[in-house]
Amino acid sequence: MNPTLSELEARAGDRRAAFGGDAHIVCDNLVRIYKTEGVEVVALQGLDLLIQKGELLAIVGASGSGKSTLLNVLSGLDVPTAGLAKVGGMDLLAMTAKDRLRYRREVVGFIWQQTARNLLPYLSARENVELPMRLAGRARRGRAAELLQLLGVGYCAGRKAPEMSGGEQQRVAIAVALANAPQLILADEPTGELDSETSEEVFDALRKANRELGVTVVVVTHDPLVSERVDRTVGIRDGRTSSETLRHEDAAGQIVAEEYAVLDRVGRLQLPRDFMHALTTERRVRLELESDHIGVWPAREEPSDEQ
Ligand SMILES: Nc1ncnc2c1ncn2[C@@H]1O[C@H](COP(=O)(O)OP(=O)(O)OP(=O)(O)O)[C@@H](O)[C@H]1O
Repeated sequence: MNPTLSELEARAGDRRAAFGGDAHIVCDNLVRIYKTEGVEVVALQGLDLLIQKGELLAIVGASGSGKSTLLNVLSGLDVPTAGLAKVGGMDLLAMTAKDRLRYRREVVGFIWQQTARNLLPYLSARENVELPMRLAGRARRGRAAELLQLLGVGYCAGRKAPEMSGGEQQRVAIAVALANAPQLILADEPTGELDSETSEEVFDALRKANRELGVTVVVVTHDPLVSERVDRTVGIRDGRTSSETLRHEDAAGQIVAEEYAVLDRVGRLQLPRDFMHALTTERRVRLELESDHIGVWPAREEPSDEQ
């Protein structure tokens, strides 16, 4: 018997609930189209991404691939055009202005690449960390000092931004982002302006926030020092997740990295560009299902469609 419309609706709902399950961050077929002077730019083209609570994850990709757009959506600064984006069960497409403000103040913390953008220059490090707590009406004596201490910049508490190095400012910025005990920290190229030694200190501070406070951390980065030291790196290409690198420690204590292509919910996958060029895999490929793998073969020479 054919299912009724309400049964079909219930089934569709089930499937939607099933995608991502209890993931901390769920992006399902996320689309963001910018329109400027009549020209449309599709920055996110149906991006799927699941991030578990407590993960420390890096996002990499060429310039213009959509990384910052994704971070802006997750931070509540920007609203996607279509799809689903949820953080901790909160639907980022369906929030009221009031909920969005609360979300940005209490649920997420953000760190920009430009050190100068993260801190108010006329406030000390301690006052900068206290500010978001005051705005949320939950200032607690001693918390700012504790956070600065945790991130190794306790000695900067009384200094203003111009009296600190770039790395110190970024570590204070992480303390500011952590002030209201957010579930999630988003960082857009946090080490982009720093030398490698200082980058390492900033990355270690992010890792500390992740490991000791249990905060989920998502870092957009071009810095191999960061992307090669997290457990999972997600590659974005043309507004979609295209690859993932997973790292684990082997029995000898060596870090082993394995790269995967991402398979989306309907079975689409993007071949890495260099694989495409290595063999002639244009327009169509032949697939063969084997017992333990799927083979992808260049198409045989065939007459063109016009003939
Ligand atoms: N406000 C905007 N208006 C119009 N187009 C935009 C806007 N913001 C981003 N874009 C376009 O959307 C696409 C994705 O941009 P995005 O900044 O997300 O890329 P990215 O991967 O972060 O790049 P980069 O590494 O250079 O920061 C680009 O083509 C960009 O030009």
